[in-house]
Amino acid sequence: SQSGCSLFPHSHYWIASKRIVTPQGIISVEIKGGSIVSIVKNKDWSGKFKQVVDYGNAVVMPGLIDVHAHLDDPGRAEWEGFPSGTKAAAAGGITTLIDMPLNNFPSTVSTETLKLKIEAAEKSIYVDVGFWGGLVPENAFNATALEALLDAGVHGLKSFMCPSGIDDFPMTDASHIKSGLSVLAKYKRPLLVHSEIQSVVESHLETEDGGGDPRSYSTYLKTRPPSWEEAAIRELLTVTKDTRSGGPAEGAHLHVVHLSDASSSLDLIKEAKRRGDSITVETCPHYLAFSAEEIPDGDTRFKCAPPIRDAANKEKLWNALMEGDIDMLSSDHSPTVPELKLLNDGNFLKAWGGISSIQFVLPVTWSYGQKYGITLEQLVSWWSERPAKLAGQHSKGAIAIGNHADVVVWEPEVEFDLNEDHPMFVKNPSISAYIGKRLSGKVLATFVRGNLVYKEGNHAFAACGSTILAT
Ligand SMILES: NC(=O)N[C@H]1NC(=O)NC1=O
Ligand SMILES: [Zn+2]
Ligand SMILES: [Zn+2]
Repeated sequence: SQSGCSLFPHSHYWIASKRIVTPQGIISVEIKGGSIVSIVKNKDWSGKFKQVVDYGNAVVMPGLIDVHAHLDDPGRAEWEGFPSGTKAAAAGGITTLIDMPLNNFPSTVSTETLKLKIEAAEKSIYVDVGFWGGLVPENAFNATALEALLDAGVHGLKSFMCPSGIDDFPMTDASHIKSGLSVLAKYKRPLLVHSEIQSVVESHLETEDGGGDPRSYSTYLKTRPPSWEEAAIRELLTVTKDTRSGGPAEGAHLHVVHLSDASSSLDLIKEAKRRGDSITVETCPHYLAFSAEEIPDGDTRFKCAPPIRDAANKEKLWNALMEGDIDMLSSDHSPTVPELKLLNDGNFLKAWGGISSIQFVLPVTWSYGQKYGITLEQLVSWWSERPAKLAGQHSKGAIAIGNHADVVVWEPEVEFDLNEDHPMFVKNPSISAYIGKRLSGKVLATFVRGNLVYKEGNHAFAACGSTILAT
């Protein structure tokens, strides 16, 4: 291993455990030069290998791939930044993340701004980091500009159907999206869409403040009803029909980010899948862990968009995930500084919308999924395999020969209280919605391309994650 990149001083070694999550009966994984070079079945294991890290009964899984994180670098590094954000990711078992094109400044919408992103990331990331580019009105009808951005290595594009909250990232409509998809088709890369369309639903909402106490969560909830998600998805489906086989945008793919509404919006997506549209959908741990009923007045740590809805909706989200109607999970880690979360004021209408979560998505998914009987294989599917596919990462997302040695080692049964004393690596720990929760699932070690980048509270000295560019 290069100097300081790894807490384990070997480049050729074996990881052993009784619970390595691959198809069957594996007891040891051989790692050499950053890749998995062999997997050894039970019967062949005789303890004869030299450098063995034996994790006993701990679970060894492919590292998590977070396809939706805002690390806010460059330009708003005080909100998060690559060093702290990727340290937190590593501590949570995430080995790859794809960074969103907004909340950093300038937004990543051109080759020039992508270059700034890459420069900010280089030598300051502890896990592998790729980038989504922004689809905005300014570039949506400019195929040359979009192609240049895709040629420069973004894994796909992201757009908003409602105001993003970021001035230099304006919203797109269906015509922009249709145009973007036609370019993406050639590259076989996805478009990720924040799917909410603002509409006035009831007269008392016309004031936009919902007409209620701004410290009450229900006031905020009413300002972003499920019909916003439904309207956006309805509109998107007029365009995704082009992605069907033989259609004008065959090869393009549309991915609905952070679905909250598990009713009509989800039904529309299911229908589109049945018709053969190339469409997937993610939801996030905060929609699976929390419900509107339990959000205290003034606790703006829970403000996000689309909003966390009621307990019945949460149940439906879990069912959809278990049924396979929701394809994958992502963090939508979208932090800011405590001052903009208005933690003292507690004004839900004015606070920054975004949940800080990146270090805890694995134990959160596992803990809240116990009730539904989730399995380790499902975790791998939702957090590694399918995200890898979405982001075009064919050498990641599974423990398999030839793949990058991106691995998380963790103890599902170990519980911990996530209080202020718990080591947290994000820049602004106080805004995290999970503080105060008791969680199950402790990450022991995280390997990125064979480097042991995190081990029980400590990170490798040097930030040796790679920027990953699409080719
Ligand atoms: N700009 C930004 O990160 N917005 C995110 N925050 C949130 O709660 N939902 C989002 O889309
Ligand atoms: Zn969003
Ligand atoms: Zn987001």
